[in-house]
Amino acid sequence: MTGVPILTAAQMRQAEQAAFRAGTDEYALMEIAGRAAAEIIWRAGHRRDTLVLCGPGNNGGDGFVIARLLKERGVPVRVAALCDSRTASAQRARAGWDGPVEDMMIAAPAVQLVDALFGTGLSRGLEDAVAARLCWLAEDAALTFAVDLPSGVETDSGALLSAVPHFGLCIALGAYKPAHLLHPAAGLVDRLVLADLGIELPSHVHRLGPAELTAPGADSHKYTRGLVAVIGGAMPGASLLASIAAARSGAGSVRRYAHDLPSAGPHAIVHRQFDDIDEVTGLVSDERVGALLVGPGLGLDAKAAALLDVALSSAHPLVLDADALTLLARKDRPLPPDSILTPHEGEFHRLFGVLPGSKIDRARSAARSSGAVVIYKGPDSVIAAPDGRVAVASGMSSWLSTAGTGDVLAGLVAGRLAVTSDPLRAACEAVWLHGDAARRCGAAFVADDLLDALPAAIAARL
Ligand SMILES: NC(=O)C1=CN([C@@H]2O[C@H](COP(=O)(O)OP(=O)(O)OC[C@H]3O[C@@H](n4cnc5c(N)ncnc54)[C@H](OP(=O)(O)O)[C@@H]3O)[C@@H](O)[C@H]2O)[C@H](O)CC1
Ligand SMILES: [K+]
Repeated sequence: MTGVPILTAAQMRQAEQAAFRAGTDEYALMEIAGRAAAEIIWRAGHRRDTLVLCGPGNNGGDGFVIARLLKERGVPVRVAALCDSRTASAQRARAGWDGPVEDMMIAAPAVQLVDALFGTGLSRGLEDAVAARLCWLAEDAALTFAVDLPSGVETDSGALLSAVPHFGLCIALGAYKPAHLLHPAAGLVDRLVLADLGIELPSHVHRLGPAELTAPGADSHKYTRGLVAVIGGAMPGASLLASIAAARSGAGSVRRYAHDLPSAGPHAIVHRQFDDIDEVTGLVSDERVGALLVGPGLGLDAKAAALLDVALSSAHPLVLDADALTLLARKDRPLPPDSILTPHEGEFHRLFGVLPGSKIDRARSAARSSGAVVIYKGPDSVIAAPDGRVAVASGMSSWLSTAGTGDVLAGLVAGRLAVTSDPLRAACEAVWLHGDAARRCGAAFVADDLLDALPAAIAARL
């Protein structure tokens, strides 16, 4: 899986400890982190009055290094601390700062604010007065920088443990942490930059990277490129959107089975009308089907439940979306191998109940228990495989929150599944292409517009 690793606070500490055991000096790592952050602030910021807030731990230590280096470059810097520095490295960094250290609770605001109060060591919310002071100083600043994490966010979940201001830029040190990508924390940062510290970071969790696609081979034909079957239901528009997305995903052939026939194209999609359930069983029995999509516009009545049963009885890899997920929650049936579930928050709860942990933890548990790849959708979409691998997509267009975009995603997922026969890869590629198509559409688009943007999104990744 491609993409930058995402580490929890404990994993980050383990990686740090491994680097120390391998001979890296603890303070040297803080210098590397502080230097990398100072460079980013120097490039992104103004050479104007800057206030660096330093906390008691190593995040505060980074702050003292940043203050020293910015001052060396001629930036007018003031430092304000919350309290004494508690770690040996932070004390050494503080000793390297040759200016005064003000009391954070009475320090005057500045044009630029650097928050180095707390990072991965935050264990509880900030005291109310401290959080209020941080918010007040941030509101008064033109530019705001968070060192490693905005102070007050829980590293592993992205929850806000106290009031947290909005930051223009957050500098992730060494690796992304879940809070950099998961909401609500991720929504408080305009821009996220990763500072490489040169330490090894093993992880099964990555930020979703760009899809890596290949064009069809010279000898390919419509069946070798993947056959997608879509079962339609009560609301025909949804399965039509999904079918067109599947057809534009790079798959070779798309068949849609429904009670209705559409009045318009694209004519490349083969539509088969059915009247009773037995007919559908015959239609989907074609063993060349590489992915069978059920759910968009399916409905929740007895007919819909029977259609889902047809899909579950087939041996095809399934993509279950929307109403199929709600119906699945009422059943206790295993899924065919290589299947993919695409729940949003409500569907996820109906299917898997209230699970503990972060959205990453919950998606991973759901994938393990269902045996399917789970795309847990939202402003932060988490893609989890039953073997524990996870990709997190963040920063997608908020204009995607409109009717029909989920149907387009489901069709794309089915298309890429038919092309690749690899559910995790297919899910990652589909989420990437969906997000890129949205970016290309700009503002106030409708789901149909995404369909038109798909060929360009695919062409960009060949
Ligand atoms: N990962 C790396 O490779 C590097 C990371 N660096 C930086 O180090 C921090 C993590 O440093 P750490 O010292 O572990 O943690 P913090 O600086 O975030 O803060 C821990 C101290 O803060 C106290 N604490 C925790 N929560 C609160 C609170 N709400 N109010 C007051 N005090 C709090 C905590 O004490 P406890 O009371 O919890 O015992 C600690 O004293 C990482 O984020 C990076 O910025 C290195 O610079 C190098 C490379
Ligand atoms: K911070």
